[in-house]
Amino acid sequence: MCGIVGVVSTSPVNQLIYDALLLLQHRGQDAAGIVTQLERKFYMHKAKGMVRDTFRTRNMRALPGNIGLGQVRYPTAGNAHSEEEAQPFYVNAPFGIVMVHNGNLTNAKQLRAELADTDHRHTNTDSDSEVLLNVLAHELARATSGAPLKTVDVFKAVRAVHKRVKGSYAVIALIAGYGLLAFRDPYGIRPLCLGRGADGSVMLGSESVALEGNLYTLERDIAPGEAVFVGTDGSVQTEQCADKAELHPCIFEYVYLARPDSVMDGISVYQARLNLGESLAKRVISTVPPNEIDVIIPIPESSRPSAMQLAQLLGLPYREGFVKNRYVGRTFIMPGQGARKKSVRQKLNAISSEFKGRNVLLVDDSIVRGTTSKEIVQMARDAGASKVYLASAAPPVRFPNVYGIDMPTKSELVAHDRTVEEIRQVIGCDALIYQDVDGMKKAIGALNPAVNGFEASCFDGVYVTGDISEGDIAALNAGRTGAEEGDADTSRLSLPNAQDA
Ligand SMILES: O=P(O)(O)OC[C@H]1O[C@H](OP(=O)(O)OP(=O)(O)O)[C@H](O)[C@@H]1O
Ligand SMILES: NC(=O)CC[C@H](N)C(=O)O
Ligand SMILES: [Mg+2]
Repeated sequence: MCGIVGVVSTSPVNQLIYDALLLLQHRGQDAAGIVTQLERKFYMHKAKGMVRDTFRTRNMRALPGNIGLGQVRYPTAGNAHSEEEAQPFYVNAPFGIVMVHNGNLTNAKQLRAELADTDHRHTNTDSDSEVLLNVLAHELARATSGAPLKTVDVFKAVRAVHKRVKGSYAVIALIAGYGLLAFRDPYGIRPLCLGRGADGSVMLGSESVALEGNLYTLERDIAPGEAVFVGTDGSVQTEQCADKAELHPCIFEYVYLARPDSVMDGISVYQARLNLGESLAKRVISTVPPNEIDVIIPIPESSRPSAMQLAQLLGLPYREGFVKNRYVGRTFIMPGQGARKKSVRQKLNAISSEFKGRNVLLVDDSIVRGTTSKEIVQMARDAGASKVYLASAAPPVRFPNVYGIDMPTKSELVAHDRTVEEIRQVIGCDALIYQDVDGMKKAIGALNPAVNGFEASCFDGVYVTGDISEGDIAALNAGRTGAEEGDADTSRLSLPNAQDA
């Protein structure tokens, strides 16, 4: 997951894109970038770091023009620490094109070779997004064969991209002098929506919160496989460019990734989390009798709606037992297990009076590597809790994700190859209650019957693009560097015996 945004307006867009990226900061904390265009010239600033640190006033002043795009990066391919892999990416042929991408390609290695050997296009980083941009550029060149660009050529090129590229991709590209192109992969794995400002200007973004926070009205989501072309005058043309398109959004967006005040593919993220809490309540009742629980305590931030709903259904008090330091970022999306572990303690601190002598049920949205839960359970004990139960609003995360979430290897997942009892022992709680996969899909799916299904591979091992083998996963991991000192030695990431875990 990354956050992407694109705007076509009648006034300068630099501040607007910056504000939208701030609203999408939770989707990527590693790098940020903006490109604007004025009179056919692109102006770009991108660097490692959070939005506020990346853009100084002088950088903002150097981004003129009424059209542009931006990205916040959470690396899932290539090198996590590379400044060059910050987005947007740029190519100068067949047109000036800059592009931002949220997602992850599963055939980037093969495409990179094709680009070099057959298409004669050079890629200069290990980023899959640079590969995607070059495939798009090559297909635009083929569609136009030297003539000026027409919208029909744009759609023809996107059709060809869908045929060549595998994996997940929500994309916004700016074609110099022509307009903004946006498209989503044929399963709509990663989100993308479109809204309008009062003056008719158009904004595209990963989450509706980026639009609404800038007083744009959400009009609709981009359909899976669909391409939308927004001309420099704000005119919108659209075409379905995939032979077969079905909506299978990533279920982890609703569990953790997205902001609760966003609506994605017709589903309110907040309501999805409330529903997860409701369904989790049934599981809790069958494991720990509610009269053995004194208080429900959420693990801030993302679990709050689920914990609230669960407490209400069990008729138990909901209390804030942990205070979050708002200046520490999200721990799960940090590259590097060492950084993640250190940050849990920096980020959350217990209020002892809520724990002393009580049986507490802690609620988290998900347990991935177990970093958070292990620390938190110990903190609850240190604060004097008698019994510490833990409930997860999502089922066990057992399989790697290849579609843009940083869960690349099985061995780093605390639930991989372990029974719930074994996981409980690793985490050190007195009882561990998980949501089940069907319960999760029903709780969220009930909110929009038009969704064909969910991409839920990290929970059920079913990869919606249908073409992921153990070998593919190994190859994808081999293409990643810098996410962790022990990248190549994944055993260092596995709990419970990891030295730095
Ligand atoms: O099992 P783990 O590997 O620790 O990952 C899971 C935890 O990470 C996330 O929290 P995070 O701090 O990233 O963000 P939040 O403040 O939105 O909850 C998530 O909400 C869980 O608490
Ligand atoms: N999480 C994402 O969407 C990442 C985009 C791209 N794969 C990168 O690593 O830069
Ligand atoms: Mg959390």
